[in-house]
Amino acid sequence: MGQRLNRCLDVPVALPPLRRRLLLLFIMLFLWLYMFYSCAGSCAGTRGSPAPPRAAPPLPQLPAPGEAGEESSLEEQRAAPDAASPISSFFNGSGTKRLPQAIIIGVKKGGTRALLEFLRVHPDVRAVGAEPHFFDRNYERGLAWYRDLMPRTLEGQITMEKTPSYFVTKEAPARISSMSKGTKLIVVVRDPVTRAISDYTQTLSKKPDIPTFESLTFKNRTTGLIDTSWSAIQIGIYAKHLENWLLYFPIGQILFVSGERLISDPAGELGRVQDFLGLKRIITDKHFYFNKTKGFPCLKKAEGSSKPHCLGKTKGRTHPDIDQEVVQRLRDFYRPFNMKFYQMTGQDFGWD
Ligand SMILES: Nc1ncnc2c1ncn2[C@@H]1O[C@H](COP(=O)(O)OS(=O)(=O)O)[C@@H](OP(=O)(O)O)[C@H]1O
Repeated sequence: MGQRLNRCLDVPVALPPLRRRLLLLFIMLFLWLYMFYSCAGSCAGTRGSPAPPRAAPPLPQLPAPGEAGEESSLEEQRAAPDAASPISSFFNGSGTKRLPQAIIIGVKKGGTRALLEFLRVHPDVRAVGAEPHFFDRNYERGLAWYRDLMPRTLEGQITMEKTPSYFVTKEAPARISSMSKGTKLIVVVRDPVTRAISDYTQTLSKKPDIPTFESLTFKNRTTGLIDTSWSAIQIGIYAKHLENWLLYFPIGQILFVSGERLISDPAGELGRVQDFLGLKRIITDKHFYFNKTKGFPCLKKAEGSSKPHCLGKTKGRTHPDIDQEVVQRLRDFYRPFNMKFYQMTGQDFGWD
């Protein structure tokens, strides 16, 4: 074995036997250390705190189209690797999988992916790339399954996930509270009319044969009665959904991020989020640039990459033209709910 190594590594045979043996010892030690660290990322669950048993396959199901927030595109997953990537596993191999201390609970089409991707730039934030949908669709799989999805974190790092459908899931507040009363909650909200059109645009991209936005908006177009059972409309009644969360969480434990300001001033909104999470303000305007082609702010460098990164094609779609009368009718419909929401949150989002 020693001779074979000698040949492979081209060790000069003229080396005195003792030095040759020392060199071989050093090489073997190096190989052993390399194997140890490579294994740490995937085997660390067997060390330190006991790993939860795997009762079910670890990957969450993809959300049904038009039903809930969509998964991040593969493009986004590649640009911002989670702890499962070999590089981050290497550095985080000694970390522990923890349940999230902070969750982006909504709203669908509010800008939740942008917020999570921007937050992941922070060295003290580790997040799951895909949407786990634990508190709505996968709750029966148990907390051990949920924790197993999480990236490994070191002391002081925050574990996060985002699943926008939680905000409108009746059972979610009680379930999150029973996991931990102290969970910090973040809601990215956006003008409910634009949000509804964005939601419809997403469904349309998957099912081009659906009826028009205008016809789905009304129960009866002649009477002008809005169909509040249509999820695209329902999700935007923020005040109603928030009431459900306030039964379990104090308002101070929920941060409301403006989806509009996340586009016009990402660093400003990220500053508020970092303060809320108790993080040092590391993400600043230096991290962003406005990409004219995309029409959105993008990252100068994504997490784990040195290249500029914009969100994928499914973020920032062109919306279809909607009849302005219908838009106005929807504005009138949402106004009282928006006012109530401003009152509850103490923030005027300027949608009216
Ligand atoms: N920086 C940046 N880049 C691209 N897109 C951005 C960005 N910031 C916010 N947004 C807005 O995010 C909207 C999608 O929201 P979500 O990520 O919450 O959607 S989802 O619920 O996860 O499907 C998406 O909605 P649409 O424009 O309707 O596609 C964007 O307007």
